[in-house]
Amino acid sequence: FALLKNTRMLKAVQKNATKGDPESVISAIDYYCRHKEWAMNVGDEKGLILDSVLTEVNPSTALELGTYCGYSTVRIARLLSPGSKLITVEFNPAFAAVARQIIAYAGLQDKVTLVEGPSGDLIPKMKARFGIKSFDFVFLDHWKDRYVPDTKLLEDCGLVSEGSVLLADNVICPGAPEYLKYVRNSPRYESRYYKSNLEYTKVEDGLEKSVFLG
Ligand SMILES: O=C(NC/C=C/[C@H]1O[C@@H](n2cnc3c(NCCO)ncnc32)[C@H](O)[C@@H]1O)c1cc(-c2ccc(F)cc2)cc(O)c1O
Ligand SMILES: [Mg+2]
Repeated sequence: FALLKNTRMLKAVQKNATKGDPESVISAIDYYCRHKEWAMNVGDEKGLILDSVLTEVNPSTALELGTYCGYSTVRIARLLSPGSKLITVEFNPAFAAVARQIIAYAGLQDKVTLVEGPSGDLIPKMKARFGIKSFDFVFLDHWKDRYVPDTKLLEDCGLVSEGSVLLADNVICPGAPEYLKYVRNSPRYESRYYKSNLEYTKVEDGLEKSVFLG
């Protein structure tokens, strides 16, 4: 059952990583998931693409949809400039509890706000609750059939503005075909596919980077 796996993953982090060292937390999770139990983290290979897009965007406000165990949360938060913030959304309280501990073990809790609940309910509350004007960067990694509705919701709530970057995981495997159609056919996005592999495997997967044109 996924929760027990996440708990074992947390134990592997506490055993093998150095407290306050995000790189060691990332390596410990990648090692565990590659050699012990596969888990749906963005992983080390697609993680390098995530790192490079993040470094290019250098967001002051970032959003992640689908925290899971916090692996990509740590990858994103470790690269944020001082004073920048990441809000990550997770609706499974048990997964959220494990993620909080992994984020704290990496020493990144001051840069991350983990909000528990469904993205569809929380996105409309972002401005009021967190004083967000708009997100410079959004990482989509939750249920794949929610990528399009949540992107439309972000647009309708004015949470993306000219230059905002959306980066979507798994556009090939498990796949997000409707999302690819949406961002690639819309005149409001400039989209690009980064070919890679499904985490810890040789199966093709990739990330789609879409810049909102306003
Ligand atoms: O399914 C995948 N990811 C889903 C993530 C779900 C996490 O996000 C949380 N979540 C979901 N929807 C929402 C939501 N809003 C929407 C609902 O209201 N609001 C808040 N939180 C949400 C869940 O609680 C989980 O923590 C995946 C699969 C493979 C895969 C590939 C190949 C295989 F063979 C098997 C699996 C590889 C990957 O990289 C993958 O990301
Ligand atoms: Mg994923």
